[in-house]
Amino acid sequence: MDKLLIKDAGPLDGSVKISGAKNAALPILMGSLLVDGVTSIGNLPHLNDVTTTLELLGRLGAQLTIDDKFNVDIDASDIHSHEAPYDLVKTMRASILVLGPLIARYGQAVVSLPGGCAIGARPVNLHIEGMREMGAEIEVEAGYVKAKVNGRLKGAKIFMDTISVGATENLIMAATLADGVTTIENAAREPEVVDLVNFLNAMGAKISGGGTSVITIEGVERLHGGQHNVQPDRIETGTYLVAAAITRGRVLCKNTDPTLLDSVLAKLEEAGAEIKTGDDWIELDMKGQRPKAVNIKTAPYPAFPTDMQAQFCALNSVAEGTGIITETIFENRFMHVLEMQRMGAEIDIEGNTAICRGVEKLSGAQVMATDLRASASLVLSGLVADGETLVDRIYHIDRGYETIEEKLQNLGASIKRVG
Ligand SMILES: CC(=O)N[C@H]1[C@@H](OP(=O)(O)OP(=O)(O)OC[C@H]2O[C@@H](n3ccc(=O)[nH]c3=O)[C@H](O)[C@@H]2O)O[C@H](CO)[C@@H](O)[C@@H]1O
Ligand SMILES: C=C(OP(=O)(O)O)C(=O)O
Repeated sequence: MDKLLIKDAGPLDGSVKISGAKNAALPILMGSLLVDGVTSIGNLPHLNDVTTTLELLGRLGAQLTIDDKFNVDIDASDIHSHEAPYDLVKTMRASILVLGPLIARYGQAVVSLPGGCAIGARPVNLHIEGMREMGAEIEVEAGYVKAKVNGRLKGAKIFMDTISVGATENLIMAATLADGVTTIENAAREPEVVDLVNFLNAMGAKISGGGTSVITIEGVERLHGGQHNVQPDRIETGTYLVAAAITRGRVLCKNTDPTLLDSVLAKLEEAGAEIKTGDDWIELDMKGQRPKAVNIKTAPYPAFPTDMQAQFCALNSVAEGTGIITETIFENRFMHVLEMQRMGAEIDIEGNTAICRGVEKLSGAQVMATDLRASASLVLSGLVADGETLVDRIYHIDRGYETIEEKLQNLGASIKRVG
């Protein structure tokens, strides 16, 4: 199994091209199932989750054409299966997002329950309840969600008692082809929801309110083909900015969108970074200074993203002072802390809070990645640890970071993939 071997090579310095967002690409690819025609998608990140999604679409019967720049054309007019099987779904929780498109367009869907994962339970009750309100008959049986509807789904007024990115996306997709108007209240406002809405509207959907907590979808009879480029990955961007900050270096992130990272940039400035932005770039310069510890509380967008929490744990672990990190989205998202403690980090966990007392230096160790962002935080820790850090189980990191070792090497890091 591949591992990443990392040594401290001093401050990072250089530029990095940010990839398309995994969390926008996945719902958009699933959304292509709604389209009556050819969907062309550009700026797709080359990631295991994207490959798994393409495999899922292929198994359902979609015709895929992929060019050498990883632009993908999808023709879902000849779907012959409506089942997302466990062997694919278990590797990628976003697979549940086929439910909305399949039931809306084909009136039936059988989707394996995604199950929990290292970060928490990850239930899908909001997805199921919302679709039931739109008239779907849904049973959960033997680990599968089995859904059907006679004719079209019906527009409904849906209130979500918890803000969920995935449920908002699934229900938007289901409502796109429904008969009548659907409103989703307490909807997620994440930029990835907005990218999905922009994609669907470009294909003829009638959706308003994307990026606000009330989304209105006027159902249409069909979507037509078209082209869409996936938005830049704000979490990948944030991770490279933390890599610059933790190594006291300077990094220019290109092909990104600073407007998606307000909460993260504010915290990096509080940590002492100088930040400059342009339309599609962000430059962070620490000017050789040690970062200052920051307090963080994760919450739905526009607040601080849970997907950046582990990286800021790494930053706080070598910062000046004490930073308190509160995780409010997932109940078990501190697995990286246990591994960082093995590298000499002084972090105590109390319930959903991690109290990080910055140390001067971490020490390299063999550590185990438990989930995607935990892996990223261990790589960041390795960049500032004495000796060698060997991060095991990096298949997690390959779910979300395109060629991470090449990108970091280009910034001057000492990192290589070993068998
Ligand atoms: C592929 C993708 O986009 N993944 C992101 C998405 O995951 P995902 O869409 O799975 O996360 P949700 O926004 O749904 O989860 C938020 C909270 O809602 C709860 N919940 C969710 C659904 C449900 O039916 N019932 C329920 O109680 C979850 O347990 C969690 O506590 O948003 C998360 C929160 O920003 C991010 O960390 C993930 O990177
Ligand atoms: C938790 C994440 O992804 P997923 O929802 O795909 O597990 C993530 O991107 O950090």
